[in-house]
Amino acid sequence: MPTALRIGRIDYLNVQPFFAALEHQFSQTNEVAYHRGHPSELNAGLKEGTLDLAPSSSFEYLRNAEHYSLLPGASVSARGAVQSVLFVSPIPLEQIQGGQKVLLTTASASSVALLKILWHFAWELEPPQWGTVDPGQGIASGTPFLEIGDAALRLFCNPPAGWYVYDLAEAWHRFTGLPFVFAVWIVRSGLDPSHNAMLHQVARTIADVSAHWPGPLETLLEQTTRPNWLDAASLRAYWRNLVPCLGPEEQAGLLLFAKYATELGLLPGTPGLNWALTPDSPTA
Ligand SMILES: C=C(O[C@@H]1C=C(C(=O)O)C=C[C@H]1O)C(=O)O
Repeated sequence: MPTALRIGRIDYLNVQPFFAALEHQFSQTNEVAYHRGHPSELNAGLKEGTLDLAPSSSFEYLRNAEHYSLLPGASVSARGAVQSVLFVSPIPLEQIQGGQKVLLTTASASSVALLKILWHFAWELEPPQWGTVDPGQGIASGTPFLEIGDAALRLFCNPPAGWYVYDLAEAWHRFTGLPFVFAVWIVRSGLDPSHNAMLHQVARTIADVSAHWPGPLETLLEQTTRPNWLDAASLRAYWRNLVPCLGPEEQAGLLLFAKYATELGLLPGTPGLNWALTPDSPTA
């Protein structure tokens, strides 16, 4: 009996337009199964082989590219401010001293590397002392921290009094002139060929959402359960602002990210972009 194609779902509003379409077309059956998690949990699932496909950290692709291929045409990116990847600090950036404790969310891989890159190359600050914090716990720590996803969007919508909020995609865009790719659609290598037909169909839906982003927005807004801190206008603006594609500019942004990460010793080198569903890929 064939097993289901196991699709990871980032537990954030940024991928809701993709998953509204996927779940509409392919409901949870014995052909498709959805698994929710933070990006770091999906990264682990892809690496360990408990997930077959997921939008997950671009950095996970870069550090383990030999185990993966990429769905063409789709990503979670931003050209300028993203609103949901923030460095939040009780001290303004220019007053931060070397050795300052800075907490990195355990949910992320890409944004952790991005903050380290901006810290060194764009902001030219002295090395801090990096620590970790669980999502949503940063303010209580009283320490500068990195937040991503809905918890960050909440801080963007309701900025905490007395804290400075820096949007990392905006900082990256100012520094490089390129978009930043936070998530790519990663396919695990070695997928059983029995999944190929379903993978093709799922990939078509994902490419379609990307091409018509964010799709029938007003219907989507009506159908999505919003947290009580987020009004419809803010969610509309957030989705409109995200870049869901993986075109030449996004690819250039991704490769530049890999180059800086390599220079900083976060990656051994820049891998190639292996595409899924092409004639020479294992998932063709
Ligand atoms: C834009 C975002 O990007 C997310 C950030 C990720 C990371 O830092 O590894 C991974 C997936 C993205 O969904 C967000 O958190 O809202």
